[in-house]
Amino acid sequence: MNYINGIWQKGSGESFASRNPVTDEILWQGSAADTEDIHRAFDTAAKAQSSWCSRSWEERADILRCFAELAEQHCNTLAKAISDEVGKPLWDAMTEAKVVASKCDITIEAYQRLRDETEVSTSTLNGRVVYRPLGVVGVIGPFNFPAHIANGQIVPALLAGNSVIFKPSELTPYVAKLMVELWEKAGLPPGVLNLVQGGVPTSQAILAAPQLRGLFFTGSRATGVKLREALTHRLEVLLALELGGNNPLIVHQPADIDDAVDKVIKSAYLTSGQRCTCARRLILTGDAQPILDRLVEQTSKITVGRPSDVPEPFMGSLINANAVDNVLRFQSQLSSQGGIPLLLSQRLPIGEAFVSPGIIDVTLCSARSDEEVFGPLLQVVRVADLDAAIREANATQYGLAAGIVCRERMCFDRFKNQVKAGLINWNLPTTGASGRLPFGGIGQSGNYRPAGYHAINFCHVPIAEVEALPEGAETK
Ligand SMILES: NC(=O)c1ccc[n+]([C@@H]2O[C@H](COP(=O)([O-])OP(=O)(O)OC[C@H]3O[C@@H](n4cnc5c(N)ncnc54)[C@H](O)[C@@H]3O)[C@@H](O)[C@H]2O)c1
Ligand SMILES: O=CCC[C@H](NC(=O)CCC(=O)O)C(=O)O
Repeated sequence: MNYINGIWQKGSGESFASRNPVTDEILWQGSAADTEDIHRAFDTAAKAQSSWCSRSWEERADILRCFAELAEQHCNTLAKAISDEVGKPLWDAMTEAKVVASKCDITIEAYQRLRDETEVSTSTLNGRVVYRPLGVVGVIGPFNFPAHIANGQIVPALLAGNSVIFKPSELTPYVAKLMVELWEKAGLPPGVLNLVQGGVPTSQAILAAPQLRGLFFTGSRATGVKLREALTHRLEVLLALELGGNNPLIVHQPADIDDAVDKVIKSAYLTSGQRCTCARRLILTGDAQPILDRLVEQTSKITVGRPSDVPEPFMGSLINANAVDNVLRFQSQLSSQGGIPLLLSQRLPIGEAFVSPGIIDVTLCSARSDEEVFGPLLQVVRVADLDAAIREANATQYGLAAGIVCRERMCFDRFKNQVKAGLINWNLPTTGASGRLPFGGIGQSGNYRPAGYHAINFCHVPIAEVEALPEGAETK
């Protein structure tokens, strides 16, 4: 079902279903929103937006707080749904479900802190910055964080006074439905948030809507490029792109090998490698052998299994069998180009969507591809020293996350001054970004509209409001 103008209704587009990648159970089935549905969603969103933005921001914040309370109460249900629909182990799904609620207070804080309250006065005028919402904005989400990532854009968009057309990934309609039900229960007025289910045709209808004023997209670079092209002449539409990465992690003279290996594993294999921040390239300086030996040993012990396994595994499934095919295809391609598998990533007999974590040494590869492989395959590059490691880290079109594990602060300082990335970490996994900082990439990882704490910045426009003072009046 779609949710338009506060009413759950059947879409008129093609029907599709979402299945549990582990059990194949159908979790959601329905019809996509077609062009007519999208027109209705925009009409209703445009009407609802004018009264929504005329409320005070404190009133809007109250509804966010109500939603947060409900999200907290329903955290277990939400986590179970994420686990069922994406194949994440429950502990991993729970970390996603928990931040849905906390995003609201963080956004309210960001709203208060990040707005520039500058006033200018002369003897003849008073001027100030005021903030206006964009209007109706589209939020198009990815499958890998079906609740948290879209929520990170819906929450600031609503707080700033926009109305929202939310199109989740066609692979995760079920979680999206639960999220929107919580907003409905929280008392969000009809039309302020509309859920439209579907794939590419539904996105395209959103892009074509004349009322569209903002498009907040999270997904792959390839899709981001298409969206930017589609909006080339729509200068009135603010486009925020949160895309992928080919993220490097350098290990250089670490204080402790076991600790370094632990950070590598959390960087490369958390959420089965299906995080935009996962390290795809491990760059090792000097004598790499002791670290590689330990890494292979520890990675081969990673448990991969069904979320229902006891004890719970570290890695669940990938989103579907195609995603496993992609990882295995990429691994074969690297091997044929001179890559040396140190630990072979393999499809597991427990289900089509399960794959084991892999490590491949690509130091001698004839052509290293700069693709984002969205799964648990780590490429290793051995280099002589830190300068070569930083050069290697920057050998990518992307610029999302980059990390270094090293003992000396001096080395981190060199790294942070030279590495090209939006998220730079020292002695931390590349995954697990803070919600209290900007979250976004440079280069081909986005278009310089970081989300996270700073998402509020692209949800409204600063306007200069200037008034002439009557002669003889006092300035402020
Ligand atoms: N930077 C970030 O914040 C961030 C966060 C999570 C995921 N990601 C990235 O997302 C990707 C994984 O997610 P995904 O596989 O769902 O991405 P995707 O690009 O395949 O799909 C994302 C969304 O775009 C829609 N879409 C796909 N093709 C489209 C087209 N031609 N026109 C219009 N809409 C289209 C999909 O229906 C979906 O809703 C990875 O690249 C990952 O790095 C980035
Ligand atoms: O797949 C991409 C998201 C990865 C995740 N990022 C965040 O949680 C961003 C923080 C926020 O927006 O609150 C990670 O870093 O693991």
